[in-house]
Amino acid sequence: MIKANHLIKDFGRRRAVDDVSFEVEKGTVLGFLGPNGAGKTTTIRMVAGFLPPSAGTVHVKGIDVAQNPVAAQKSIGYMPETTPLYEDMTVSGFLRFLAEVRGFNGAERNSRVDSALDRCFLQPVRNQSIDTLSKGYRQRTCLAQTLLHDPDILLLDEPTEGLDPNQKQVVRDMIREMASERVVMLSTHVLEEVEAICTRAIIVSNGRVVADDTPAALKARSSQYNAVTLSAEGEGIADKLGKLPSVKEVHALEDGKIVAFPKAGKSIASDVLAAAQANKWKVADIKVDDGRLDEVFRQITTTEDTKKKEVA
Ligand SMILES: Nc1ncnc2c1ncn2[C@@H]1O[C@H](COP(=O)(O)OP(=O)(O)OP(=O)(O)O)[C@@H](O)[C@H]1O
Repeated sequence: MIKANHLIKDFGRRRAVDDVSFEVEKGTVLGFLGPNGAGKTTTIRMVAGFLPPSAGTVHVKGIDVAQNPVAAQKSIGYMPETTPLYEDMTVSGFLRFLAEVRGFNGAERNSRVDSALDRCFLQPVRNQSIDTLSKGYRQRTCLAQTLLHDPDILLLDEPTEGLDPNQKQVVRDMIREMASERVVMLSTHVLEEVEAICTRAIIVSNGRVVADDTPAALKARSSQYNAVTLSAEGEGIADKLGKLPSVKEVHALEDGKIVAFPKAGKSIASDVLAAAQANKWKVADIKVDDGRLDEVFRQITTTEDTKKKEVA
């Protein structure tokens, strides 16, 4: 549905997006993540047809977005980082207005507005003036306007930015629900969001793609991946675990727990359990770590080859 091919965007001498390529298919929730200034918004704006690339192309459902933005935008719902809202309009009045701008009138317009209000749980505030809405409802109004033409592709720039944890959850549930029949591409630097809703994550740093994988596979790159934390009573637990062939090192924590880290590519849970049984340790708790995205993110985005770059 989306095919970005060697996208480049220069602002003067600053290369904001540097040879970015990716393809996304239906049913994907793609998290586009990276540190501040990495090029997320710039890339999303190029995909949305609101910013022409300096080089490279984006095709949406086979349509070249830069060549034919109006046709491409029929399939795109775009929620920018800050959506301009008409403060003195009511929520439903605002959505009716935008539906008309998109060419829907009469009963068709009303049913599209109603459906967007339903899907974004906005019915309770439909007659409320936008300037009196809480941040969460404002955000949902922004999301609702992307749905009016029932697009196959949703491009959401930091959709949960500034929301409280409950509102974040509501918006994430909505995104998950909308994703099944669409492509959702969302930019974020909230890693828990990626874990919560994304089926795929592209990490960008200084305009370049530095990782493209599922969140689980990215987490598996963490040094914590498959580490085993053990609460147990027994003699010389740390020493004995340290001697297991699959174990790289063992750390004793202040609270008495012991963490065993695997050698690269090893899974050590069964070895640790076997050692516990053989040595008759009394195990109160055992936990296998599935890795930490924040560690992987830091590792990937702070390597030498992602340092700032100027256009030659
Ligand atoms: N219109 C512009 N003119 C000049 N430079 C720009 C413009 N828009 C973006 N940039 C620069 O391009 C780079 C990428 O910006 P972009 O907003 O795409 O990053 P981002 O990953 O979305 O960052 P953030 O997480 O802070 O929103 C930054 O260095 C930014 O200053």
